[in-house]
Amino acid sequence: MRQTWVPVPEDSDFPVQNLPYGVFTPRGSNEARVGVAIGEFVLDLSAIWAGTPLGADLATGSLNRFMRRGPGEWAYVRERVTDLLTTEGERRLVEANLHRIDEVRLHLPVEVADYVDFYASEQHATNLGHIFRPGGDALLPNWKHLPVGYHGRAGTVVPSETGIRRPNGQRKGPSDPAPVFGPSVKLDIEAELGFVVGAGSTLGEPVSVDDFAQHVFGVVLLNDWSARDIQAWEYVPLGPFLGKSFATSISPWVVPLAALEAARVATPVQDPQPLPYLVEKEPWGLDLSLTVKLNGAVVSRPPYAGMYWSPAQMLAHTTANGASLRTGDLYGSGTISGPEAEQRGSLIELTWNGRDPLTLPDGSTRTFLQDGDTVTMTASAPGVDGVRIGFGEVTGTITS
Ligand SMILES: O=C(O)/C=C/C(=O)CC(=O)CC(=O)O
Ligand SMILES: [Ca+2]
Ligand SMILES: [Mg+2]
Repeated sequence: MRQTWVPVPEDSDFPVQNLPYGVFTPRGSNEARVGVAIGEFVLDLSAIWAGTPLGADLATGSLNRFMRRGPGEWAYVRERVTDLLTTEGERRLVEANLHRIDEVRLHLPVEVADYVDFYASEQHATNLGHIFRPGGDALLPNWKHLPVGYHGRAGTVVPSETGIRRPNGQRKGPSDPAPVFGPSVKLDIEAELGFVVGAGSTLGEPVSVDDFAQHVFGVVLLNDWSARDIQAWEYVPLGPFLGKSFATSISPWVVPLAALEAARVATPVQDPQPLPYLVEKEPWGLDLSLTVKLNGAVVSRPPYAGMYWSPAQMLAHTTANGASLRTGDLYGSGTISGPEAEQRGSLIELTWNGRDPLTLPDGSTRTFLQDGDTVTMTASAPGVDGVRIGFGEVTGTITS
């Protein structure tokens, strides 16, 4: 079992088996740089590699330049940081460059290139089908043949703790005579994982489902804020537009794929068998469990392991037509919902479109979000050596 000399609290999200990457500015500095979380500290990697080309790529305000170096370099840096933290040889250099996480500013970790959001949970797709298209088949005919997705708005991916302004938009209920314009009255959350592309690909050359780890650098928590009233009126037939483009929050720490080896599981049995370009040799389902809190109270625990489509299949599908990847591309898994009522990853499901309000511990009830509400998501996965891999958190408060 790997042991670090850095004191790591027992319940920490960031044991030495994790080593997630983030971008931070130390107290008293104006210069953002790349670091790795260990226990309650962040190690300044730009200082460890100071004076080298790699160090220059780490002394910037996003992970992009480091990620662009590719999987060989990701493995090298992870191995070297593990050595630094688990052996005494360069302890003094390391100690001089550890900062307490609660004393630094954390930033959006990635300069987001393109943003895509999928729809990979069968339970979520079934629930939304019942709610948005009552009377018809809940799953549309394509759903089990391809991972359904849409292109979102990269420029409105925001770091955790960014205040979320309630969006204005058009809405029209089924019995309203005409649409009205105004603040959304059905502001919702979506608990998702986000996959960060580190290494791009060539235009015209699809990425094989087996090459997932050659391109995807790591995983973040993602809250795809959604205005259900705007969405329900606008989305036919081209899909979500303004109902989801006003803000998407991600966590500050990117957990590298290498930290999730022990969490890999097969996806549920896929029936019908997908077309050959979507059949993966190695499983990329993930045994990961999320927790969603509303004003501090747990309202859901969505399990990732039941997601129908794996992130490797989503990536292969994204490029199946020859579309290329860029460093910084981000794609969401889609809302994660399990089979149990308390495993649903959105309020529209938890309250069944407002029919069954939630009661919070303070006695208040919620259908959708009110101004001042704070939503926080966390997650855990099994790590090697029997440790727990955490993701930090993604949080946001509705400002009005
Ligand atoms: O089924 C619909 O009409 C709508 C689906 C969604 O809102 C889900 C979405 O954005 C993708 C996801 O997060 O699963
Ligand atoms: Ca979504
Ligand atoms: Mg969004």
